[in-house]
Amino acid sequence: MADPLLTAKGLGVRFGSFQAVSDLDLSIDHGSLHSVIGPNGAGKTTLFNALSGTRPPTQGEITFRNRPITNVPAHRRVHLGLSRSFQLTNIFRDLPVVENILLALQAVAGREAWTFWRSRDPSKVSRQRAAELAGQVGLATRLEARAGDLSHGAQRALEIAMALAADPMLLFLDEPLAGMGLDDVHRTKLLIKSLAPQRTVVLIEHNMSVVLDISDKITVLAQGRKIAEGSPQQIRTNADVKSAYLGSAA
Ligand SMILES: Nc1ncnc2c1ncn2[C@@H]1O[C@H](COP(=O)(O)OP(=O)(O)OP(=O)(O)O)[C@@H](O)[C@H]1O
Repeated sequence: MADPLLTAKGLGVRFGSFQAVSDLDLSIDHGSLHSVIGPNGAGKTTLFNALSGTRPPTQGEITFRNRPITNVPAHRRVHLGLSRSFQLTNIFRDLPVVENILLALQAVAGREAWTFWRSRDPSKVSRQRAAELAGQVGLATRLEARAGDLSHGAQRALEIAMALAADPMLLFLDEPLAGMGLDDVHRTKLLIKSLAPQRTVVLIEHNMSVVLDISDKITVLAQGRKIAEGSPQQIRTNADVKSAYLGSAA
């Protein structure tokens, strides 16, 4: 069997005396759609921050493509092939969709690629790429629309296009369905599903029916620890998962 794309071993994140993530082992397979779920405050976002490099872990190790990346900063992880969806705050609401994607392409490309593009008509090459990315997330006909005029769902799709600008092997999506209406949920669900297996996707999401529908594997956290892991079918029937969610509802 191929080595996992990303692993975490004994991962811990502490805020002062509070242990938000404890002794977590995680293994993300190539081309999989792997979801991380858990009640509020379980440590999902903290785990994402550690894996994507925005908050270094206080314990443990992370490898990506068999290379240690535990202390590699977020911007360098992007160049290794890890990307995280931009939050809505990263969208320039007054700019057209295409300009937003161009900025994301520019941010990732850095000097080297701009030199390359300069030699072959930069605006044309990058506009073409931006249009392709917009097409992938269902925004092909909205290229010139002001980003702030898009529906909430379309704005989240734009975020995904901007994250795809880095051409990542592994894409972290943090609650991409939050605040969406039913139609947008359905469209975005299909979009997320279409990203794998060409890319590996790690998803945090509270919409359980979508998670159970599209995931290859699900890891369940509660109080910073992994309490279950398996296929949607295994998670659906897991007694520890049920009691963690019932406990949080209570
Ligand atoms: N910067 C911080 N300083 C102190 N405590 C923090 C910090 N960030 C998160 N926490 C705490 O760590 C715990 C885990 O938070 P985290 O946001 O990772 O949970 P989550 O599973 O993503 O929750 P939700 O589903 O509500 O987004 C929470 O108790 C939270 O209050």
